[in-house]
Amino acid sequence: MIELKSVSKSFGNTQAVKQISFKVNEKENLVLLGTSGCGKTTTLKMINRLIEPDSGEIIINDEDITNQNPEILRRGIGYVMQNIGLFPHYNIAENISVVPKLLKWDKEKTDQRIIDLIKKLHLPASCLKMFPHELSGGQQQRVGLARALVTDPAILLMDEPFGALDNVTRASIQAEFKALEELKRKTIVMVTHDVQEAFELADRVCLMDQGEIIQIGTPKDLLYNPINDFARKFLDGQRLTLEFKVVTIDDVWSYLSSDKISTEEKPLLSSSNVWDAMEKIRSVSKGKVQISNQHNEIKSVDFQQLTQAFNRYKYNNRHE
Ligand SMILES: Nc1ncnc2c1ncn2[C@@H]1O[C@H](COP(=O)(O)OP(=O)(O)OP(=O)(O)O)[C@@H](O)[C@H]1O
Repeated sequence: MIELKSVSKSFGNTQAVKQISFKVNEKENLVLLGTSGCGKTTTLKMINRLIEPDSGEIIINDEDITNQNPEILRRGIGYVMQNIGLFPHYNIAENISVVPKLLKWDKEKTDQRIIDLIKKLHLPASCLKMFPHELSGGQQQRVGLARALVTDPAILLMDEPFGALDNVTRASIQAEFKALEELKRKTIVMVTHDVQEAFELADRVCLMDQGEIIQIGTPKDLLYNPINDFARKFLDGQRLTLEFKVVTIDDVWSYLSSDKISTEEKPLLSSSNVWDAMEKIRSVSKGKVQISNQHNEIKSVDFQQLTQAFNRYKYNNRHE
């Protein structure tokens, strides 16, 4: 759906982006990950022509975007800016309805859509008449997302969408973001420098350094098949937590010994990750939880069984 072919961009003597190429599939969430200044934002802004490349091609739905009017192109692409970027003198309803107004939506349609959307994003209706400074950072972030989603664009570009938030608010908004049905049918390109966030939200991660792509792959690819030392070292500090988050119950299933089970309890699903299972075990007094695999078989496991199975899975999947 989105394709970049050998795209480059320089600002004076700084080569911000060097001949990068990648494809983003329909309904995929591709996360651009890398240290500050590696060219993530420049890459993102070239996709909606806020920045024009020096060379290369960007194709969206089989059409080179340089042949499209930038204003019209941008109306079909939701954009969540770094640092939220709400208009301070517009109230929240006015902030969200900027693009519907440009598209000449009637007021009733806009109002209805805004009411639906803020409900989905857990914002109170009372905030619509308020101004951005009267909202918390987390609420402002949700308004930024509502503004990007209001016209239901097929593509969403997000630049550090949770960057302005404290860790607790960030984790809860990330979880909501993952669960939001509205986002599951969108093609998303998201920028972050936060490895945990990238691994939590990405279908595939595009790891960048100094304007170049180092590796593109699933979180599992990056963890277990890093292409070089840079890719390996980039994840090293947080490797264990990341592994807990990418390895699913299904992955470790065959390494788990079976235990006596009671089926009254609702089991954790096969697609849940080992991290979720550990958190659940920690939260229950008996120290055991029931889990199921993709064939709906059920096992009851404790912390030790789970970590042993995880270690055996890891051992068998190391390519070092
Ligand atoms: N408008 C500009 N004028 C001059 N240099 C720029 C401009 N925009 C970006 N750069 C430079 O291009 C390089 C890449 O910047 P970019 O903002 O794309 O990086 P980034 O990976 O998004 O970083 P961050 O996470 O800090 O936002 C940096 O060296 C930056 O200083």
